[in-house]
Amino acid sequence: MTACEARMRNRYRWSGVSLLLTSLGSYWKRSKVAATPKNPPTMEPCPEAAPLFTFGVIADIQYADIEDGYNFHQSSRRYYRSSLRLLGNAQRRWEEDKPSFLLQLGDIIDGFNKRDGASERALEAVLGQLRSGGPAEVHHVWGNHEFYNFSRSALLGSELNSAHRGAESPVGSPARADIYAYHFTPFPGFRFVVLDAYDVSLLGREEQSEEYRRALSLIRNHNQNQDLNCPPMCFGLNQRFTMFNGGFSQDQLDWLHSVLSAADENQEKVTIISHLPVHPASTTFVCLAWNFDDLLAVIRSHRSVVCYMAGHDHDGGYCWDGATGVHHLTFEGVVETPPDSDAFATVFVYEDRMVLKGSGRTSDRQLLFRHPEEPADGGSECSELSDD
Ligand SMILES: Nc1ncnc2c1ncn2[C@@H]1O[C@H](COP(=O)(O)OP(=O)(O)O)[C@@H](O)[C@H]1O
Repeated sequence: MTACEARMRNRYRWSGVSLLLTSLGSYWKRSKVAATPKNPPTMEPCPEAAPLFTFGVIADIQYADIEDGYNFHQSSRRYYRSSLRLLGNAQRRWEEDKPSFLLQLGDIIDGFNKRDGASERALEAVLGQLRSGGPAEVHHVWGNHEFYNFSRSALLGSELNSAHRGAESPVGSPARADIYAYHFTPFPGFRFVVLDAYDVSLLGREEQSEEYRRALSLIRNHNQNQDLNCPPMCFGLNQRFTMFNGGFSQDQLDWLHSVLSAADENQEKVTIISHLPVHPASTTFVCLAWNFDDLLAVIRSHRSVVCYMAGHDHDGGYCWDGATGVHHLTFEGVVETPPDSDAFATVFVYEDRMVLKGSGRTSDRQLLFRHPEEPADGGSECSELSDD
């Protein structure tokens, strides 16, 4: 596994050509000096008017009251205790920025809490800290570490279920009640959709259940390793078939399709949030959702989506998909952020763009709502931007 591990963190670029190369097993080495598009769709003067609304984003806090450690490959340090203090830094900023809501993109506490019998205590520590931060509503996403600590039914009955903040109109909930997905409208003309990236997964499903059996058969088609957390290969998109990932069921995709159809009709701008990235140029392949291609196909069949936000890949990532005009953002993980830095953002939303003010490892970005029919010169290809 050594060569595999070394290469696992390589990042690939996505385009018609690179997709072809990928299928041939070729790859582009991840680099801090990754290609910048000739004309990225973010280089426009900042608006001076007041934003329509503002929200905060934070990902992969992964708090645990334990000593620092490392990720599986021993390549990145994890600051389990410090993550709570970094959440405090974010809250101090948000006291000034006054976001009307917060997006918590999953993995709020680390799986080690389960081992230590500390799941409830750790969760209460983070939720208590979030509550102390003021009146902004928090929308929670579920990641793999939620399922290491709690069953799906426990999560549905917990404070991490923020679906009650969702809207019933014009489209209600997914057909199956155990899917954690909803949508809300923080401001007229803008809709946010929370998606359940572990709807089809071995995590959070009872081993006797039909859902577990189906997920096992799916992952087994691609991964023959005894340890299903070990990716099936060192290169290519199929690295994603690991047990720490999951996917979206047809029920959920059908529901998303209905939500986006209504949004298209009402000319809304939609931001989708979930734990797992779905665009291969916005993350390392090993962090992609199992059926990222199905989700991209739904997005591509609608005009309304402007942005997709995820966590999971602690190094973060970004690409602008010229085929759809959608910005794909993967937020840096708090748990792998050194105590003297930060990883969070405040997003100021205007009629024509979102202006993201990042802190520490999270870069500032302007995300123009540019429909693919109005491409920027030379900027219509999805390209990876430099991390810094
Ligand atoms: N290449 C790998 N081979 C085997 N197990 C792995 C591998 N990568 C991760 N794991 C295991 O998968 C689980 C999730 O990995 P982790 O790095 O904690 O996920 P996250 O990035 O969401 O924090 C952990 O138990 C970890 O040890």
